[in-house]
Amino acid sequence: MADAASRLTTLAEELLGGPLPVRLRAWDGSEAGPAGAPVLIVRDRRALRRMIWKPGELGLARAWVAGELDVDGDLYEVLDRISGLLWERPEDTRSRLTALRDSVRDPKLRSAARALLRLAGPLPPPPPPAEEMRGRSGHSHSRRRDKQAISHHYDVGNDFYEIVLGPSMVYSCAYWTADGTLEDAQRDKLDLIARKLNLKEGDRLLDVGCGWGSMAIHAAREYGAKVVGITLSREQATYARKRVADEGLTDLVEIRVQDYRDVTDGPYDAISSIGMAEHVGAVKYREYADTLYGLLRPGGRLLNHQISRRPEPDETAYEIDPFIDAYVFPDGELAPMGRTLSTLEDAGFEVRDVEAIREHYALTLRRWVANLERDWTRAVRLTSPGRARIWRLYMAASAVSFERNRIGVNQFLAVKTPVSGRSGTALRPRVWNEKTA
Ligand SMILES: C[S@@+](CC[C@H](N)C(=O)[O-])C[C@H]1O[C@@H](n2cnc3c(N)ncnc32)[C@H](O)[C@@H]1O
Repeated sequence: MADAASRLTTLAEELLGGPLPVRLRAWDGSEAGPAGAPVLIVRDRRALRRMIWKPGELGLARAWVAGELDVDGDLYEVLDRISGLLWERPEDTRSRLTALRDSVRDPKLRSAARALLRLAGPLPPPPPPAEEMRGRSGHSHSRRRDKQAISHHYDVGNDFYEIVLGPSMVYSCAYWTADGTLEDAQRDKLDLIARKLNLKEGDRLLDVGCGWGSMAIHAAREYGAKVVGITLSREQATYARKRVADEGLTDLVEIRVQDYRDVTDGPYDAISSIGMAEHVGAVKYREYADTLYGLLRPGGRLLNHQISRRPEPDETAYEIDPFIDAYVFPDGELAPMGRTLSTLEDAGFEVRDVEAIREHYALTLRRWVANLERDWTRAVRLTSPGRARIWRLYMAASAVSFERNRIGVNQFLAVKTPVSGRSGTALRPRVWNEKTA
């Protein structure tokens, strides 16, 4: 009988209706598939059971988290090739994989599915790894549910985030103006936002979703702004407060554990929201935009820095990525950039500028992955092997998605322009990019 890798490759090609884009190494050590291609390792037959049970990304992800799947070679390339199957022929690949579970009508596929079940062994699918967040709420985005979801992602420990993000502790796309370090690029991003917001000494800035306090500290230290930073994560707030104290900025910066819907001490001169709107959810976009509008003084500015996705040909068919939803950002949701823009307009804002910086996020993610890989043993000790694997996969896969223009990231500058029409915006705002004295 043929070895496991050859049988698996033949079956996979039959099921997918085309050649496998990677080489396979099976649990018995056998290999098959295109010579020289990066290798996907199936360490354990249980991986097949998971994929039969949950075809597509979630099955693959569960097997990856459990350590049943691995990669030998360039992780980015494997992800690029595998995700190409799901993205470039989504209808075809997804329906074929779903047919696998639903006891296929096509007799040719049915025999392949049966053969795959035989190869997968007699055991039932193992339970999902413990790192998966269950108990779905249908994305209600109630305050309570949002807090749980944020805690799932952010309270894995500040030590772990220090490994991934490095000393800047900024968890959003950096701005690469030169061949500098991640820290330089993060500082440049924070400064770009401060300049877009036209921050001046004494201005009141609200930093919505302040993370570990980096923007709040930058705005206070470099511009003399009086900042309120809010986050839903207690661990972040504790860390941010300590940093603020260490910098001697307690007079200027207040960090709160607070939902953006509960801020009542407006008006503010400016609001920054950096990598936070992704958590808000489509059902709440309008409430989010209205709330921030209400918190600004007339003439006040909002800088909304947000990941976007490509619009779907049929928007009602849009589905949240099941791996990201179950393991990474429960209840997070991406919108096409046009929707963000029109929601800001609907809330009353004048949108003055949109800067698309997609490639910058790929560069940033590649640095985070390298940081994690460099300190892998400690990262595993601080969390769990499963969680460290989730992070490596999610960041590398996201880098590929930014590179391939499946997702993007944009900075929207929106002004609460008063009836006089004076927006306070320079005639040539792009001079932001030429840092002046
Ligand atoms: C990806 S992090 C970005 C942190 C920071 N802005 C940065 O760039 O490093 C998202 C932040 O949004 C916060 N957040 C999410 N939902 C929130 C809500 N409803 N109210 C307040 N903060 C929220 C999280 O607690 C977290 O601090």
